[in-house]
Amino acid sequence: MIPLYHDLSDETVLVVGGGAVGRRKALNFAEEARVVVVSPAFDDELCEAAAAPSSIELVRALPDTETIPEWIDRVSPALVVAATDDRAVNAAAEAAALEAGLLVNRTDVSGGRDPGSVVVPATVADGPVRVAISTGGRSPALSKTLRERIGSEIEGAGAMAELTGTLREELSEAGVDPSTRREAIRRVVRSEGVWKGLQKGRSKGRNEANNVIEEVVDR
Ligand SMILES: C[C@@]1(CC(=O)O)C2=NC(=C\c3[nH]c(c(CCC(=O)O)c3CC(=O)O)Cc3[nH]c(c(CC(=O)O)c3CCC(=O)O)/C=C3\N/C(=C\2)[C@@H](CCC(=O)O)[C@]3(C)CC(=O)O)/[C@H]1CCC(=O)O
Ligand SMILES: NC(=O)c1ccc[n+]([C@@H]2O[C@H](COP(=O)([O-])OP(=O)(O)OC[C@H]3O[C@@H](n4cnc5c(N)ncnc54)[C@H](O)[C@@H]3O)[C@@H](O)[C@H]2O)c1
Repeated sequence: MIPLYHDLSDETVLVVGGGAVGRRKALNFAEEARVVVVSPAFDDELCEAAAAPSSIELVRALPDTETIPEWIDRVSPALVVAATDDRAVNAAAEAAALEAGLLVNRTDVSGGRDPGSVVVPATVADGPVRVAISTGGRSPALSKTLRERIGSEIEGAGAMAELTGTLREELSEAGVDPSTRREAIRRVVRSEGVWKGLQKGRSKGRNEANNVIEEVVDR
């Protein structure tokens, strides 16, 4: 499996099954996409999330292996999440999604996936920096623990990404040649002084970065 970051804004995700796992997936995808959850019963926390202004819509129904394709037709999702506790229904949702050429996430299997199926990784973000972890389906609990550890590791990386994004544009506009620019940016992201400066605020980080850049770029 190759990790990719997928833009789901303006797309719909259909979650079949509204238990604890369906809720976790719905909340995750609702950060970006419209989410429709179809289930005969819903987790309380999911009901609360859908009652507040959100992009989650709950539909109380009991699709079976025969009617799953109709739900896919009606909702027109980009991704189908099979999250019921009924293996046959999950398998039917997977088959119907693949038949329709859509992405599918089976939550009740870890290996032996069909082409087109996707795994949802554990993710942790700091601003625009986002780390995704998968164990290839072998140990979701390990993914979760690693995510918690990596969270403290990437603290401040969002501010560093914003700063170096700006510096890259400025150096480019100033006509600094690409190899010098690359060297300058590499030194900034490796500089302890810049990381420490950013902890105190953007302008402190910026000042430290300017010192590092002066060593490389003649401005
Ligand atoms: C990362 C995370 C993302 C998310 O779901 O949001 C995620 N599972 C999380 C937690 C978690 N899941 C499970 C436990 C209990 C402990 C354990 O069994 O390990 C815990 C831990 C907990 O709850 O504390 C049980 C479990 N999970 C799957 C099965 C089926 C099977 O293995 O056959 C079973 C057994 C069910 C049973 O026995 O009945 C399957 C999948 N779960 C995946 C993702 C995909 C593989 C990711 C990878 O490659 O590592 C995959 C393959 C499919 C998918 O769902 O995409 C999320 C952490 C979110 C966070 O960061 O907090
Ligand atoms: N991927 C993961 O991280 C993970 C973690 C734990 C469990 N699981 C797997 O995911 C499945 C769901 O776990 P859970 O804890 O959410 O279970 P759960 O029992 O809390 O929820 C299952 C939900 O599916 C609904 N449902 C049942 N039949 C349905 C149908 N025909 N159509 C639509 N909805 C239907 C139920 O009403 C319920 O809301 C489990 O069977 C397990 O294999 C996956």
